[in-house]
Amino acid sequence: MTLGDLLARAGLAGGDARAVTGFAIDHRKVAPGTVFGAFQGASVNGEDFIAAAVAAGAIAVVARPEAVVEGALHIADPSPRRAFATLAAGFFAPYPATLVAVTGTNGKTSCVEMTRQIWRMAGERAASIGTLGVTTPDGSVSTGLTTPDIVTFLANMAGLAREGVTHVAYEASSHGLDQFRNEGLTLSAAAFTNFSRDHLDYHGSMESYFAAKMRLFKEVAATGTPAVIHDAGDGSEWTAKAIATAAARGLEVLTVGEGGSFLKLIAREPGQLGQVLQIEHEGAVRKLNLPLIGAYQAANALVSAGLALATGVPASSVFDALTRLQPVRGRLERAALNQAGAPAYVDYAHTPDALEAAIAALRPHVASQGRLIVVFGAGGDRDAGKRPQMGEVAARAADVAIVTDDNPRSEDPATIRAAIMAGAGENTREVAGRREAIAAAIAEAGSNDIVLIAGKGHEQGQIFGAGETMRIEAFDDVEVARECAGGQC
Ligand SMILES: CC(=O)N[C@H]1[C@@H](OP(=O)(O)OP(=O)(O)OC[C@H]2O[C@@H](n3ccc(=O)[nH]c3=O)[C@H](O)[C@@H]2O)O[C@H](CO)[C@@H](O)[C@@H]1O[C@H](C)C(=O)N[C@@H](C)C(=O)N[C@H](CCC(=O)O)C(=O)O
Ligand SMILES: Nc1ncnc2c1ncn2[C@@H]1O[C@H](COP(=O)(O)OP(=O)(O)OP(=O)(O)O)[C@@H](O)[C@H]1O
Ligand SMILES: N[C@H](CCC[C@H](N)C(=O)O)C(=O)O
Ligand SMILES: [Mg+2]
Repeated sequence: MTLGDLLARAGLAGGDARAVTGFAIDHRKVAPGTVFGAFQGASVNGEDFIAAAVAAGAIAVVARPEAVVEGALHIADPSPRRAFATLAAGFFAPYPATLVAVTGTNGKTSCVEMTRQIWRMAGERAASIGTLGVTTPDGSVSTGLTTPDIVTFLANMAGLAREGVTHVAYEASSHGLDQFRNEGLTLSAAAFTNFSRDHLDYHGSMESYFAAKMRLFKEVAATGTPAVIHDAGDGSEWTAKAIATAAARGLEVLTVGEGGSFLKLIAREPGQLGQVLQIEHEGAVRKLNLPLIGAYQAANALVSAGLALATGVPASSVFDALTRLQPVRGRLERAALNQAGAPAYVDYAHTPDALEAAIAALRPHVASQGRLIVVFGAGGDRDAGKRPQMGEVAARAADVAIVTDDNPRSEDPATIRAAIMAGAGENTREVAGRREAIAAAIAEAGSNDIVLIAGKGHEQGQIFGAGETMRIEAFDDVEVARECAGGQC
């Protein structure tokens, strides 16, 4: 493809006949023939690398009008990330025909994974992209971010299409939406799970965090696209706003959940290893056994069912698939039984709302004499305001809470723990070191108790330091829980 063709596709003038060989947002990845995107970032200004990118062979640079570009075509745009995404989307095409995106504070990974499973059970070649990496019919590869950078994202999508994948569900994180990391594709459906506190270090306020999420409905999805929205029937103002935003954009609003009308959750009865759901769809009530516990997993299953229905999977296949869903890695994963017979669950709850949902999911499984013991921390270099709120949730909803470390990054772990303790209660104590904390919880759990190890889910390492001094120590909550339960901690 020539630079001229590319520009013409994006509706821009210019008849440059040089061949475009690739796209890069990092000057260190520029090769001759590359289009370079120079963006102002959180830590450095990409415009400072324009000269180096041109020296490395960039033939065009997408940058703000005020940026200085010499020796290559300056594609000037006040929103360079958006302009770059549009051009790159034209370059990497074609993509899988059926693409859906999921946003929301919690549940994105679960929903893209469940949607992938439902499609696969319906006979489609399906994949998902998100926190767990790129999961295809043949395996899984990590990208390190929930929503990869735009070049990785589009290249992955195009690669999946070449492998014959026709259906992809991807997570649209608020950072990703804000930075135009997933643009330029035609969505078959979009979904919104829920909205609560997280990432205010980046977005500043709940309103701007929500606005970033709403870019999915307002800008990424085209008019007429189905929008599956979870409505817990709890009168949430954010759910109402999401519905109003989708409707105002002319999307086809499909609500699911207790307050939903497309898929209405009529009843939910927790069982030992799953739950029985009664779901109303098109006037008929279906009763089915979902082999996953917790209201939150039922909510995610309904969003996923909504996405599958919206993308043409017959209702009978969708409801049958729900009864055969496999657990999502690190989400209420039953990791071990201690010597007294108490189970330890690993969950990725790392926000106040998620912690509350994970504890609520396990509560029906705690014997009347028993206690729910939760171990958790909060990530360093992330929204500090959520720390006391997580302390408050654990103190209120759990019987015993142990505050420990979760990816301290550049911060002092003791300071993070103290911030959580500031919101905590008398049932809460601090144990430095995640292994020590898990060991303490598992040693303490009696036969009627349940241990919840929250915050890291599928993660395989504990992150210390940042930048040059960053190191990742191997750490897997599931493995550590098993070791401790086996008396090898
Ligand atoms: C705050 C944030 O989102 N940062 C991400 C963002 O960085 P940025 O645009 O601010 O980049 P920057 O480092 O300031 O650099 C600016 C520009 O100069 C370029 N550059 C930089 C250095 C250089 O030598 N040459 C060069 O060309 C960079 O490629 C970039 O385009 O874009 C980078 C490239 O895509 C990401 O790697 C980086 O993720 C950082 C590592 C990160 O930790 N992100 C987390 C917070 C994140 O994005 N999380 C979300 C949400 C998770 C959730 O849902 O809970 C996710 O989607 O994973
Ligand atoms: N629908 C939901 N409602 C409330 N809490 C939920 C819901 N779904 C998941 N959670 C909680 O959030 C945790 C993370 O779930 P999941 O990984 O699916 O979310 P995510 O949105 O992908 O998170 P991230 O922003 O880190 O990518 C779960 O382990 C659970 O504790
Ligand atoms: N995508 C989330 C993951 C948080 C997981 C938790 N273990 C932490 O490190 O805070 C984030 O980057 O905020
Ligand atoms: Mg995720």
